[in-house]
Amino acid sequence: MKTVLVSAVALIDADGRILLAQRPEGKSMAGLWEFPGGKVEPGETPEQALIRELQEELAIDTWSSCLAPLTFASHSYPDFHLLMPLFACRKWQGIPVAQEGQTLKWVHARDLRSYPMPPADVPLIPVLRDWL
Ligand SMILES: Nc1nc2c([nH]c(=O)n2[C@@H]2O[C@H](COP(=O)(O)OP(=O)(O)OP(=O)(O)O)[C@@H](O)[C@H]2O)c(=O)[nH]1
Ligand SMILES: [Mg+2]
Repeated sequence: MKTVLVSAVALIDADGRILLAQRPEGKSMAGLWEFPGGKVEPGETPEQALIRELQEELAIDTWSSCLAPLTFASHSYPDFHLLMPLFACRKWQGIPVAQEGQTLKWVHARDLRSYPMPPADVPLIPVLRDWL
C-alpha cells in the first residue's frame, strides 16, 4: 500500500486554543475536523509543504523556525497509509481566514474530544492535551 506523507500543524493562540478546520462537503471525510495542512509535494520538506498549505488554506505566513515537531500519526486507511507529522506553531503573520470553504474553530485542548476527527488524528489528541 502507498504511504502518503501529509504535513499538519496545531496552530496555538495566546489563550492556548488550537485551530481546527472542518472538511467541506464534497471532499473525502467531509464534516470531520482536522489540523490544517496537506500533502507534501515532491521536492518539498514537510516544513515547506506546511508553509505553502497555510498560505493556500488560511492565508497566513509562518516560518520553519516557528514549526516545532510535536508528534506524528501513522494510520492505515483502506486505500493508503497516512504518515503525518504534526507540528506546533505559536507564531504566524496574518489572521487565519478559510480560503477553501472550511469552517474554522479555535478549540481548547480539553474540548478537542467534542470535535469528530479523522481516525488517524484520534491518538494525537491526548498527546496535544498533555503537552499544552
Ligand atoms: N490536513 C490534514 N489531513 C489529514 C488529517 N488527518 C487525516 O487523516 N488527514 C488526511 O490526509 C490526507 C491529505 O490531506 P489533504 O488536505 O492534503 O488532502 P485533500 O484530499 O483534502 O486535498 P487535495 O484535494 O489537495 O488532495 C487526506 O486524506 C486527509 O483526510 C489532518 O488532521 N489534517
Ligand atoms: Mg488540506
